[in-house]
Amino acid sequence: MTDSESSEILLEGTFGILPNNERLYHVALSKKGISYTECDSNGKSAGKSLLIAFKDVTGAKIQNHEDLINSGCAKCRTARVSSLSECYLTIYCYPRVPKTSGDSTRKAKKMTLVMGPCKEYDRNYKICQTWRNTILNLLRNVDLGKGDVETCSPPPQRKILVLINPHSGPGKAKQIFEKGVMKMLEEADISYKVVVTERAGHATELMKTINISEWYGVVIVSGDGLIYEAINGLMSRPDWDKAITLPVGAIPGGSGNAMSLNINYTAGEPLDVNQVLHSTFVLIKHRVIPMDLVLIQTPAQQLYSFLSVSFGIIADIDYESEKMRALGATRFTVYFLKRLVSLRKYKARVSFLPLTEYDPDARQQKRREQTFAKSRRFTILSHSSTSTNIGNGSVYENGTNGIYRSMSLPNNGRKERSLSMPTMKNVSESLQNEFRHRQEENDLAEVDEDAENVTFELEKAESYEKSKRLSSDQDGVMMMNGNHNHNEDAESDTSDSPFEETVSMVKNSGDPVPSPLLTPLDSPVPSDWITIEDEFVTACALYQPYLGPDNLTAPDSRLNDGLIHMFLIRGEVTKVALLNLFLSIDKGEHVKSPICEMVKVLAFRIEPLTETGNIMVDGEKVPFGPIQGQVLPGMAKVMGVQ
Ligand SMILES: Nc1ncnc2c1ncn2[C@@H]1O[C@H](COP(=O)(O)OP(=O)(O)OP(=O)(O)O)[C@@H](O)[C@H]1O
Repeated sequence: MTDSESSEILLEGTFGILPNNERLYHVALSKKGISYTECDSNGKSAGKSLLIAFKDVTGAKIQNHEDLINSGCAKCRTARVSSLSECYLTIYCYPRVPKTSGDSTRKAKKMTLVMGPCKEYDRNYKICQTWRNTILNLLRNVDLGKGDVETCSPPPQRKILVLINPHSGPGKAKQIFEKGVMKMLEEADISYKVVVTERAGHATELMKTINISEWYGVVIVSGDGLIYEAINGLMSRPDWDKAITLPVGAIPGGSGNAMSLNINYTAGEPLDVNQVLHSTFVLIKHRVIPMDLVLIQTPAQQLYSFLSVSFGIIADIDYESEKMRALGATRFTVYFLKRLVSLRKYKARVSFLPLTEYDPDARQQKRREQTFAKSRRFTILSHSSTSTNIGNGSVYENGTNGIYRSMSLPNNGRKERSLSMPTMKNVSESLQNEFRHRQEENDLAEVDEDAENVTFELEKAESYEKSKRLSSDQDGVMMMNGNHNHNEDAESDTSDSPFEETVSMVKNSGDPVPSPLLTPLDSPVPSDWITIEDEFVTACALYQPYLGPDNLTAPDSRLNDGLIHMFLIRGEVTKVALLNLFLSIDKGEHVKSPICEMVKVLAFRIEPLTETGNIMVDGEKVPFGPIQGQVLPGMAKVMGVQ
């Protein structure tokens, strides 16, 4: 949108603004927002023009005389409401205001326009309605022209399912929703149904059985455990490919709340204060954005993870501190100190498929960026699925063969791989399609001339080349741009995001979820994987930047970069070095520490070589033993701003 398009005046009028209804203002509505200027006694604009930017506006409501009198707003209640024929339009906004510390936080504000140019209430109501409908459409990014505003109807109301875990974190999720979230949703005219979970596993059961087309999305008021449950419920349905496109939103009600932190971080919202307000704001202003999932296999289960797999000290802290959930995030600090004092080291075999060539010497030389000299690209040429029923029995039995070609091999040599690769169409984010996306027909399989079956391209290298967040150095080495791309403009169009194109899969209904990069857990990893057998303080697979508050564990990670970030700390560390590393993790500076290894990979396997320990998937404990995973780029959808 050009500047002149966004500044074009779509509606204008002379109205009062509460609480002082005696002055008149010239009010103009453009795609940027609502500007208002006080009028002089001759009705001419005089003075400074102020703007309420739509990027901060969450909703607009028509109110009559009685609504206003009953309004909770003290200023409006005592306002001079002069005539019963007047109609009122209240606009809700949450602009960022500076804090004394220099940062900013959003604050609730509202403006009530007094629309009373006509003598009859009905005519004033009609004016109010035109303004309200125009604002609501612009908030949903509908491209309205001047000719559309008089006739546009309000966009369809969104209906969300809200799941609240009364036992998450300090046990305040219900109050958080009732006191902090409900009012904002109502202002934004979002309808919702609340389900308070009754037991562990309840959210999974619900997600397995709900009629997906009935809901716009599901919002979790809890910690990461309930999000994990919801995602696994959706992925365990026979129609998992459609179900997983149900957008998920997160309001922090637990102790770690990594998902909501990461959504806010991606949106460029403040992270240190008013988490609930900022999360609800993002929820209301959201676009549907893709989020990577990681398909996880243990000997007994196949799971879907959105955050992390941890082993070693990170898993120990997470699991052992659970009994102190009521402390909120403090539980992690307390247990870190405890585990540091009696430091455990775990012998293990860690294998991974690196995105680019892995340089084992980089650890010593701290030249990690230069290890990513060549990007990988895989093409699945064909597959022969054995149609094994994942979820039943052990994944040791679920291995299936496929043929793939590594584009980096000069002879395009073929290798044995696993499982079929069904494909799923990504969802368009355009507003016009927002309700249509779950009904979309599957794309047809793209047939390769040489191969019988489905073609799948994991085009990570191309994604990176296209990405705005990547830069290349003078040697042509592709590396992540460490600067977080804070998008100030929540309305910006993300439809050209390279990540939308990351995976284009076609699925035959009922097919199992694909895992083409993995071999069965009891077979060796493919020959082009890297294997490190050593003693580890921790080995984690991370796919979101924050693992918890003040815990920017994978600073280069993005919600949808299509990558797993392997975070390794070997056994040969001192406690002081470890303490220093953890003290710098709040800003993500730990990656500079010589004891920290971060490797971008597409798939991994962790095989503990000790008898006991903890392995956590998204903060949930799984049986101790071998575990592996591969990224499913952009598989889930979240309500965020990117
Ligand atoms: N009514 C309930 N009673 C007991 N447990 C429940 C109930 N509803 C959900 N749960 C379980 O509570 C567990 C913890 O929830 P959750 O992870 O959301 O909170 P948390 O552990 O405090 O936060 P975080 O994971 O962010 O640290 C989940 O594993 C979930 O299955």
